[in-house]
Amino acid sequence: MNAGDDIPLLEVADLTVTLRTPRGPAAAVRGLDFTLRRGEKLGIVGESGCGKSMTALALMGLLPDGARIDGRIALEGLDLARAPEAALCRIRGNRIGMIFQEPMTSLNPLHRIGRQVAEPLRLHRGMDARAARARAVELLDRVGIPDARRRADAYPHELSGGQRQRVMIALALACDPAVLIADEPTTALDVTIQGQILDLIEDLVAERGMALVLISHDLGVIGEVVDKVMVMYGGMAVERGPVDAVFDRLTHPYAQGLFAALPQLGRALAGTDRLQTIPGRVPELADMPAGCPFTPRCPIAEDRCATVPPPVVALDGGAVTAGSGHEAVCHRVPKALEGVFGRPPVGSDGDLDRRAVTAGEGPT
Ligand SMILES: Nc1ncnc2c1ncn2[C@@H]1O[C@H](COP(=O)(O)OP(=O)(O)OP(=O)(O)O)[C@@H](O)[C@H]1O
Repeated sequence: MNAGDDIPLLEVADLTVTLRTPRGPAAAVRGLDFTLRRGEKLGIVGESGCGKSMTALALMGLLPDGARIDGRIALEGLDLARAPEAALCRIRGNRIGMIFQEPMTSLNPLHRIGRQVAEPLRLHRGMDARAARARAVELLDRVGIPDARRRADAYPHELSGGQRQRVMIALALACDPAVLIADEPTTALDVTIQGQILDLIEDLVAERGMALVLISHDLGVIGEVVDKVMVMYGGMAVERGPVDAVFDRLTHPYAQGLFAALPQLGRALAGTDRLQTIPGRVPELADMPAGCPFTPRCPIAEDRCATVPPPVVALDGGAVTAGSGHEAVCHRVPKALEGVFGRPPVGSDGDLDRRAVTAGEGPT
């Protein structure tokens, strides 16, 4: 361990993101807390609309117009939630890099890929065109673009989807960021390529000692890559902790539902051919209950769940006791531990990896 390994690179404390909506201000992210050190990998999982992307955009300082941030986002000690735009510009693409789901929306279709990867090096590192080009070719080679010197002159549309995602990774890593955010980085790719891209991200994180925030709706992807996981619903972290402890005993009713809805494992565990889905849908932001956001869909909800913010309950091996770092944010923990969606809340026991999960199918 190097000196400084123990200093958090990223500290998020009580982060709330309030968006402007046609029905007034509404919170898309509510009271999020997490810390990441060098080399640590956090997975954020949840279905569409649960606030994963808003969390990532808040970290990047790229929220929609009119959004308000409360709480603290400290990157290497600098509070990004309070930093002026000029400071955020220096940090974005430099100390914090981001990979998006669809590289075509982030890459400029009119510019050669070598030039695009070289751009942040010129902007943030002051490299001249030649040095930046040489470094861009090295990066393209490192992320697995064959014949990188020649391919650096290609346009994005001349590459396959997997290669474009590799270019995005080279671009995100050009300036050696401390933190890498990957928002559904493999969702648009076919299964074999998904595995290769995840392996590449894991290798680069280990090689460079970055911290990783991996966002996915796919529990299989999360289970394979990260050390810590946060399950989000309605903008809140409803369950979190070390990935093994959490997946071994998914406790929050929403987390159990997400697992039961996995295309293959859910069917196998339920002992039926039918995929169990969570009834109902995510409420609109303006309709979120003041208490637990999952209340309208939760089979074991009580009256207080809708109105009273749920407590953080420490868990260890399925018992309500501190120790493992596993926490569920729920009024109904003892009841939830008996199993919510028609079966005990047993976890994966190591089966929950991306090879076991049908790619591309969402959880609901
Ligand atoms: N510009 C916006 N203005 C108002 N509400 C928005 C805006 N963008 C997103 N939302 C709402 O914020 C909530 C959180 O959205 P977010 O994109 O973070 O979800 P997500 O979990 O990333 O979903 P997905 O996987 O579909 O990207 C949703 O209810 C969404 O409808």
